[in-house]
Amino acid sequence: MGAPPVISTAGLTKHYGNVHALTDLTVDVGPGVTGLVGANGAGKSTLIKILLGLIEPTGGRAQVLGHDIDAASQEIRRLVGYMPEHDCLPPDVSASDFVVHMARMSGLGHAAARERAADVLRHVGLDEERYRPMGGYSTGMKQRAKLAQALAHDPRLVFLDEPTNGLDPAARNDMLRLVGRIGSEFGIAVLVTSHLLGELEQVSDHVIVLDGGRLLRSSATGDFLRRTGGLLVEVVGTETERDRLGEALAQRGLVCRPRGTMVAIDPPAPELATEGVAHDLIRDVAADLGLGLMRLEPDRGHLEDVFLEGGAHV
Ligand SMILES: Nc1ncnc2c1ncn2[C@@H]1O[C@H](COP(=O)(O)OP(=O)(O)OP(=O)(O)O)[C@@H](O)[C@H]1O
Repeated sequence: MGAPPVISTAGLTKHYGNVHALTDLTVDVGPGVTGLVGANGAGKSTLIKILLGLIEPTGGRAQVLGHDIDAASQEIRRLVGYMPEHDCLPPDVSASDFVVHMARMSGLGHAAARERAADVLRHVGLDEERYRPMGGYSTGMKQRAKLAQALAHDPRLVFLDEPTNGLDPAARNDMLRLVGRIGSEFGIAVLVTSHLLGELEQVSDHVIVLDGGRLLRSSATGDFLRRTGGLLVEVVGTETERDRLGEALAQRGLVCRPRGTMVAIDPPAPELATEGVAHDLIRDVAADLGLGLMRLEPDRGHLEDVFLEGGAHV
């Protein structure tokens, strides 16, 4: 991984009575943006709360920014910002007053806290609304206010627990872009969770997948999205046109199956695998059928595939 880990766990385990929320988790998190993904109940929030010293593990060890969690939780909270999953905003207070308060709690003087609050609220995209009580905010505005308070004390690392929860697709994309900027422009390491496996693909440098409290896989995002050697083709029209193309390509020796509006083609046999040969064949077949090509591109793996493959690649 190169740089020293931002977070490092060894055999980390948490049981709530009979519920095994985390089991023997050994993983390193580096700088940049790391996605922590898994279904609801996979153990994501439990891991974050242990790392913040909010709950104690049943077993194992962990370090955050080089500090042991059991010996230095105060120091860790000074260096780390936390955006909790659930609503934690006082409804009668404005985002501006709230973030100033959080900045003051971290030790900044009044003027510095106001300046810092104005900066982070601008970065998260809360403008005039920041002077209104947060009880009247939309979900998207509340998520931005929660994010701003996590950044108020200029942390080196932030934990963002389900920042896209409850957002519509456009607001979700805005939030994901913001998460990416925190990692790249502000240079703050980010651990961001989602129960939607695919959504962090675009913004994460690295992805950790938890399943039932166990580590399923921890890899650079590029490894999840590697090219499979196959191709994806889409033509103008409906399923009828898609299936006509698939059948014609199958007659020419390609192994095809429908995937949504597209035809997915397995990695071609050796005689068609030479650079460009399969592409030319697909273009010719589409032209012979009078079908307009909309898309012809390499097929890539997806985060979801890790559940089909199973097994840990750590
Ligand atoms: N305080 C608690 N007492 C008992 N069980 C708990 C407690 N907190 C969490 N759990 C259980 O531990 C498991 C992991 O929960 P956790 O909240 O860490 O998962 P998660 O991946 O963050 O999911 P979600 O996104 O739904 O919060 C779940 O089965 C949950 O019901």
